[in-house]
Amino acid sequence: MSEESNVRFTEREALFYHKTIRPGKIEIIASKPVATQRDLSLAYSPGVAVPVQAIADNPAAAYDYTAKGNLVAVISNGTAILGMGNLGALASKPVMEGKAVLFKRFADVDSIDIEVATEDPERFIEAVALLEPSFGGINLEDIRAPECFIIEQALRDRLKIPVMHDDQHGTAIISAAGLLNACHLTGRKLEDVKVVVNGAGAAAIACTALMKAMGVRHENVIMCDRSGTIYQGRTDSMDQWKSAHAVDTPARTLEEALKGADIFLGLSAANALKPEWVKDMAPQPIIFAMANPDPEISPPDAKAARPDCIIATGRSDYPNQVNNVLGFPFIFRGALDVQATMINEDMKIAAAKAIAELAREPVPEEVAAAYGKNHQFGLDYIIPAPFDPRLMEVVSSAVAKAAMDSGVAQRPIEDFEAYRNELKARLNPTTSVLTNVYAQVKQNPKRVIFAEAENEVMLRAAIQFRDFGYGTPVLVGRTHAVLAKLGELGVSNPESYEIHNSAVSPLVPDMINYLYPRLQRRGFLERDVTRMVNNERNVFASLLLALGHADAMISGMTRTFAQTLNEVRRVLDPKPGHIPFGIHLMVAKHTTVFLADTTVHERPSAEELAHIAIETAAVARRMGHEPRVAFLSFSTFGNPYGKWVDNIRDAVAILDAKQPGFEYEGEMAPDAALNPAIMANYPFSRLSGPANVLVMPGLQSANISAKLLRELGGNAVIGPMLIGMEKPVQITPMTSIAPDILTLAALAAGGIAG
Ligand SMILES: NC(=O)C1=CN([C@@H]2O[C@H](COP(=O)(O)OP(=O)(O)OC[C@H]3O[C@@H](n4cnc5c(N)ncnc54)[C@H](OP(=O)(O)O)[C@@H]3O)[C@@H](O)[C@H]2O)C=CC1
Ligand SMILES: CC(=O)C(=O)O
Ligand SMILES: [Mg+2]
Repeated sequence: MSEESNVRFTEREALFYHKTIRPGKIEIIASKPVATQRDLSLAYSPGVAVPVQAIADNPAAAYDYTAKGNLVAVISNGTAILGMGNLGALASKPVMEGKAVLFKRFADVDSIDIEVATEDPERFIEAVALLEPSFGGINLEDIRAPECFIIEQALRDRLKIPVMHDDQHGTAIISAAGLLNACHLTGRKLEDVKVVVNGAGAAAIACTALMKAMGVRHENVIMCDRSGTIYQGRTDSMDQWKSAHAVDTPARTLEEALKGADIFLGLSAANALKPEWVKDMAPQPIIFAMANPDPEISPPDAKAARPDCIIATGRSDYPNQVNNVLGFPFIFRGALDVQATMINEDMKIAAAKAIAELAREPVPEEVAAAYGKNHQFGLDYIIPAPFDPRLMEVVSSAVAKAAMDSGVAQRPIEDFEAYRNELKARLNPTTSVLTNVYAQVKQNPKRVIFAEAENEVMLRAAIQFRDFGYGTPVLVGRTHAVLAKLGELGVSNPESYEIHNSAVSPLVPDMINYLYPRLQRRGFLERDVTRMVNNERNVFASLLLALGHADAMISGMTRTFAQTLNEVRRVLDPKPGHIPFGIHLMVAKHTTVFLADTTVHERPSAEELAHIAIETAAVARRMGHEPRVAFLSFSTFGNPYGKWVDNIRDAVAILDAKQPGFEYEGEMAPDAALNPAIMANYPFSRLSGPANVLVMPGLQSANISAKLLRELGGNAVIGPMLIGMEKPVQITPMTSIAPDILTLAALAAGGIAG
């Protein structure tokens, strides 16, 4: 457990971050090419007149022909910037740019910040209302109470697009989700808890209202502001919103109110909660110190005072980040996708419940990778982390569904499964490429051997393989070790998994009978073979596959690629007439490219290059892509000429003779293969468009390219897939995480790779 802030930076670093590359955090990128005169005619005058007329004739067409439907404005006047107070519209710009970045990063919502320099609610309302045509939604931010209540209500009444004041409702949704889970963990019921809310502004009033709507009793909540508790009969510094939460209490100070309280909800200012006051709270107190950037109490101070507490803050650098970043991106995503006319109570409660439930699920490795540690539902993990890639799918679809059920969706979703896939694909383009593969595997589930089941990452993939309905994982490892790991990973019935342990397997005699004749003339005695079957799990796993106990196999986490392949090759041969080789799949935003051979042949011959081209084209076809093959080189059609080019020319000649039924061309440099403008210099080229199968001239360039793209392109790389073995075997890189292994297992099970 980390009690210390785990991210440290200096003020200089924070300024440098904002200044470097280009000042600020956002830029605008064109989504269509504007490269040629024709593009210009379409994008601008005269072509642009056509959608103008279409929208004039039918305003709803704006969602089809402009960015409106995916565009949210983050609007502030800077009167309550985080917990820093009224520092004005201009000073709020870094926060608003930040919110715009989070919209894009977490939910692929395009967003722009707008700072309006007025403290007059009427002028502010007017300014924002006039902007309605530009946007699909309005996210109000950091506007102080009580003006924020008036502003939000007026804009909700006036506009037909969703308007949400994030500090009110985004925060309320997240704090409600966190509270549900904190109460669950400490065995409390909402209707019994005694709550002290510190702060009586935008966030505090909305959080308290939602908490009460979900079951917390009015008389059990004491709200405090700078003047102390808000009690019945108080007259100074009051307004109608505070009065609604006044209670009959003798307590006049925060300290008095906290005696015996179960929950502290801080939406006020830094250091407003003294450690000695926390000591008087109930057992296992729940402390949400949500003021930003500095909480009401620091987690180390809270833990020192009350080691039994659950402590959450609004910051990214402590455990339990209760911050509206978990809400607003996904709430607007769902609302935009159904063209909701508003964000209503049903949508908010759906979001809160979806977030709370997600925290109780096992946490994916991408989250561990982003935070450098594993998370598991518990006192230090009551709420999902913002980098959890499932938030997009789970929360946005819950919000979209609630909008539809409550009658505010103008464009209802017809196929929710397709919508959820679309949501996943927005963040991870490989998802869309693989959607068909996964669907195919689900329809025809297979038995896949996970050869290193004692390895936690591989075991996670195996568990998901079964949970997602792709088939039966066949686990290889020592039974007690695999069972223990399954238990550690939260599997409730480890015995239901099929585990093969070579030390006790009744299949071993058959395996030896199979393997000894294969190896007896390759320098192995029977006792060597026996030892190999018993001790080398890749040999044992390959024998399971060879003898028909499964349909495919995956390994590679504990040995290098070459060593794993070597062990597999003791048992399995290439398909007759085939050579094993590797393919990496690169998935960019608008294109998918297959790269081969990235794993086996150091200097492929012309025949091998031709074979690799044919087989890779076949894989591309199986994944739904019409192949256009380029044989890559440093040279494009003889310029410059070098002796290594001959091999490639011979490979092209072999294909000429074979007429393989797909487009191919070479030799060519990558730009001539991929960039239409450069391709235009070679009108004789037989490629009708940019290549999508790149046959590399040798392992050096292939492997370097694949790894460069993986490093620079993040998770948009799949593979390497091993092609050409007599049975589908996949060897995953040792650095893989579970989703990589799962993908390869699905590709093998689906008969795509193999
Ligand atoms: N973690 C999260 O996701 C979020 C956190 N917040 C945090 O909540 C805080 C309030 O934001 P917001 O509601 O937008 O701002 P507002 O300006 O609308 O409200 C501020 C409230 O805090 C009260 N307050 C200020 N200082 C103290 C103090 N020392 N003791 C008691 N009450 C105090 C004010 O009291 P008075 O009425 O007497 O002036 C006022 O009621 C900020 O720190 C902000 O960062 C906000 C949104 C989201
Ligand atoms: C998180 C946020 O919106 C705030 O502190 O104001
Ligand atoms: Mg805010």
